[in-house]
Amino acid sequence: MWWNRVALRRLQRTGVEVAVAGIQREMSSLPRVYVTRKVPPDGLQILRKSGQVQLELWDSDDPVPRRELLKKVKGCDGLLCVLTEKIDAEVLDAAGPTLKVLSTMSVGFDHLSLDELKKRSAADVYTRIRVGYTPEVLTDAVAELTVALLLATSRRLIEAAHEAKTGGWGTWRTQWLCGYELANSTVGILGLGRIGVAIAERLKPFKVKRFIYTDVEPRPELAEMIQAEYVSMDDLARQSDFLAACCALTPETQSICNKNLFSNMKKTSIFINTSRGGVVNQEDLYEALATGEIAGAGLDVTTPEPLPTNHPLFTLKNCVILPHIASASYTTRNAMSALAANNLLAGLRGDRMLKELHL
Ligand SMILES: O=C(O)[C@H](O)CO
Repeated sequence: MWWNRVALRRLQRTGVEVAVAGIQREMSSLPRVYVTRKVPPDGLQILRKSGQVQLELWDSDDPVPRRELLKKVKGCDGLLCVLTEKIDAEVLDAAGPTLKVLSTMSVGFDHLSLDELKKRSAADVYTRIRVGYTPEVLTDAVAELTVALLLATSRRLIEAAHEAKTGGWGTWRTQWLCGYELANSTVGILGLGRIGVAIAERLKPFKVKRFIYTDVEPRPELAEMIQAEYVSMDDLARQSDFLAACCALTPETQSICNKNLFSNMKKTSIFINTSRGGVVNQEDLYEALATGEIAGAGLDVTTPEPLPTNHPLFTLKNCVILPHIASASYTTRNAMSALAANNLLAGLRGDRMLKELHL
């Protein structure tokens, strides 16, 4: 009975079409989310599997062009970004009043205009914009890289490897490529948080004699974990053999590592920065390194990023510069993307975020 089969097929088709139309209708009522970068797979999977959002992604390893971002963000409920996107008044205006959640895949949030976010939260026309970020999951990776950078700088590893490869290795010489060792040293931490503690924990087995730190105020609970002593900024500079900047970039810490700090440091000391380039006055650092005011610097972060290859800091043998890779392990970047995705979803549901920045 051929006509029965045709009728059945027609019915099935209509049923599928109705179901598809229903799903489409449901989908289009889901919150719209724009993801500004191809984030590691765990985060994307969480968003895709949630069935909770309509997802659009800038599917590239390179930053989304600003114009594209401004276009795509329009009418979004949620935005998941990384640290290269400046989320300022222009982006928030382009998004409009629908934007409820901003989730950054970073512990640093200096790329978010907090003042604008606060202002909008206070104004009636806008929904309060909640902000998620990704602390803690990257602490181990950042501390590990900081120690690696410190050792590479103090024991001149990059210079030494270059010499070995390019014929500079004439013979074994008594003082050639000598550096500074951690044993019996004083390590200073500028800005004591989870990362500073994790760095100190890793350095302790190298027989560091003393940990000192400075911050806006003493942090006794954290300091106790590493038996660190609170000192003034000047004493931190004067007493540290190794000084690691671990503070967030804020208006207060902008250029805090400047001529004043470097001129107080020992000629034999090593400066390390894995926080943000903006905490350092790079002209002052160049002077300090070039004139031997300090022995060396290891930087994972600079201003701008990338640092132009003709920048004077690249001409110095005693300056090791890395391209902002402190959190770059597969495990950590996946954990950061998962946390950013979960923060976003929780925020859109109106639930508590795992890590929320309270404005
Ligand atoms: O802010 C962050 O998350 C870090 O700088 C990335 O490594």
